[in-house]
Amino acid sequence: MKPLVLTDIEGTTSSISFVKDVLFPYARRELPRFVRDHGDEPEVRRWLDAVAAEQGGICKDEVIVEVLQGWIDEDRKHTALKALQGMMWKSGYREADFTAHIYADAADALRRWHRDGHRLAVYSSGSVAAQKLFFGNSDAGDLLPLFKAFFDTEIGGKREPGSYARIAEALSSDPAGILFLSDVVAELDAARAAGMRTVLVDRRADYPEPRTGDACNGHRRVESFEALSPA
Ligand SMILES: CSCCC(=O)C(=O)COP(=O)(O)O
Ligand SMILES: [Mg+2]
Repeated sequence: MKPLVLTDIEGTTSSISFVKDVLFPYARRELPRFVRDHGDEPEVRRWLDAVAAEQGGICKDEVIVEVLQGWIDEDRKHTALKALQGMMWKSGYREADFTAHIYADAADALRRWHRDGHRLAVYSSGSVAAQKLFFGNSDAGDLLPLFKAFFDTEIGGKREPGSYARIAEALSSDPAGILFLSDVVAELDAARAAGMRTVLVDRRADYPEPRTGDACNGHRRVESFEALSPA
C-alpha cells in the first residue's frame, strides 16, 4: 500500500500569519457575544466548564471569556479553546468574512497525491470541526474530499509519541507506512519516536531563518511541498 500522508496545518499547508492575523483576532472579537448567545448549549457549556474547572472551580462567564482571550493572545493550544474557536469560525466562513489560506504548492501536491492513490489525513491542534471548515473553505476551493481522516488534540498532544501511535492504530496502519509533515521539530520527534517517517516543512514565508543542520534534528527538510514525493 502507498504511504499515507499525515499533515499539520499551521506553518505546513498554510501560513502562520493567516491563523494569527485573521483567525485568532476573529475568535477573540466574537468570544463575548458567542458565550452570551450560545453559553447554555451543552456542547459549548462543556468546554466553558472545563475552562472554569482549570481556574479552580465555578467562575462567571465574563471571567471565562477573559481567560480564553488571554489564551488566544498566548497561542495556547488548549483543547477547550480550540473547540470553541472552531465553533466561532463557522460563522466567519459562512458569512464569507474569510477563506482559509493554503499555499498553492500544498493544494497542488495534496490533489496530486490523492489522485496517485495516497491516503491523506490531518493532525492539527485546531479542532476536527475547525479543520473541516478550513479545508472545506480554502483559497483553493473545497479540499475536504481529499482527506480520509482528521485528528486533533483529543487524541493527545502533538509532542507526545503516544498520540502518533494512536493515530496509526485509528488508521489501521503500520506507523512506518505514514509520512508526517510539520513545521515543528518537536512534533516530528514525537512522530519519529512512534515509528513514522517525517519531513520538516521549513517555509521561508513563515520562518525567515532557514533551519539547517542540528536544527532539523535529523529530519528531512523541504521548503515547499513541490519537492516532496511521499513514495
Ligand atoms: C485548522 S484550525 C486553525 C489553526 C489552529 O488553530 C492551530 O492551532 C493550528 O495548529 P497546528 O497544529 O496546525 O500547527
Ligand atoms: Mg504547525
